[in-house]
Amino acid sequence: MPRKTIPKIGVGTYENTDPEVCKASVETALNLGYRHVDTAEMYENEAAVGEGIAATDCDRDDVFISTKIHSANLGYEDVLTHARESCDRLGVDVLDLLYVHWPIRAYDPEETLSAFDELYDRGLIRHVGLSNFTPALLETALEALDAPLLAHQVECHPLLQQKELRKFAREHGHRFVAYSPLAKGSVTEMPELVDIADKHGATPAQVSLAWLLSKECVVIPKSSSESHLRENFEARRISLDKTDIERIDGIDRTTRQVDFEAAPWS
Ligand SMILES: NC(=O)C1=CN([C@@H]2O[C@H](COP(=O)(O)OP(=O)(O)OC[C@H]3O[C@@H](n4cnc5c(N)ncnc54)[C@H](OP(=O)(O)O)[C@@H]3O)[C@@H](O)[C@H]2O)C=CC1
Repeated sequence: MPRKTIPKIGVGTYENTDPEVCKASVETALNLGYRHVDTAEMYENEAAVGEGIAATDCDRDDVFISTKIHSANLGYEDVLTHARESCDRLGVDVLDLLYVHWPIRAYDPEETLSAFDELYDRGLIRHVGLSNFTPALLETALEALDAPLLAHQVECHPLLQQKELRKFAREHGHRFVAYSPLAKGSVTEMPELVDIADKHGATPAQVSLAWLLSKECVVIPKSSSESHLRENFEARRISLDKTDIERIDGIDRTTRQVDFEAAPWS
């Protein structure tokens, strides 16, 4: 099974529940040049994502499709069944990247990850991903998993910098995928980012993405607006200087968009 490189900018689709809006956003993103789409069983939009991809002229092999198994469906047989169902909804034979969405509820490292290994060995998934893991849970998962880990996806932006998990990814050789990379839009109001954006003739959203890209993160901003999709994709052209990066590194306020405190293992 040929492996693929994960494109460094993808389009997120969380809360894109209106099928027409979701389909249009994926189609627009691909027409703008994005080649990575992030969805999940839980978002209930995999069919619309598949339709958005099918509406373009893109070759299936050129699009990197990531989805996630819901935490309620992480028993061995459930993983196999739900991965197949995701393929069917997306209209594809193979998933490029399948994540464990969250290591709670039915998650059991041996059972869940042996099912991921089975999918990998059978060629139903090209790559394995984990999402919302702590360093301790990552350690256990890496012991249980035979397939290589491609990526860990977790919330990350200038207000939640995730230094420990980024270092862990570097040291273990997997990609770090930053979700909510715009802190759900709130980075647009951060004075430091507004200032740096003015200096570069850019927008604060672009500065947030450029800062994450400078840290070797993959970013998956969500947007349903063509102008935001274009703006976010253009962030790859912005080169922040050392002073800008150090200024953002030094931001010591912390705001989480996703409440980890609610998770039983935190
Ligand atoms: N693994 C996990 O547990 C999770 C994964 N994710 C993934 O990460 C993706 C991104 O995270 P998400 O939580 O959606 O949040 P983001 O940080 O991507 O922010 C999305 C919000 O920002 C707005 N926005 C987008 N671009 C701009 C811009 N250039 N300027 C101003 N506002 C903008 C969007 O509005 P508009 O549409 O109007 O542009 C939307 O309201 C998700 O869609 C999902 O795929 C997210 C959460 C959890």
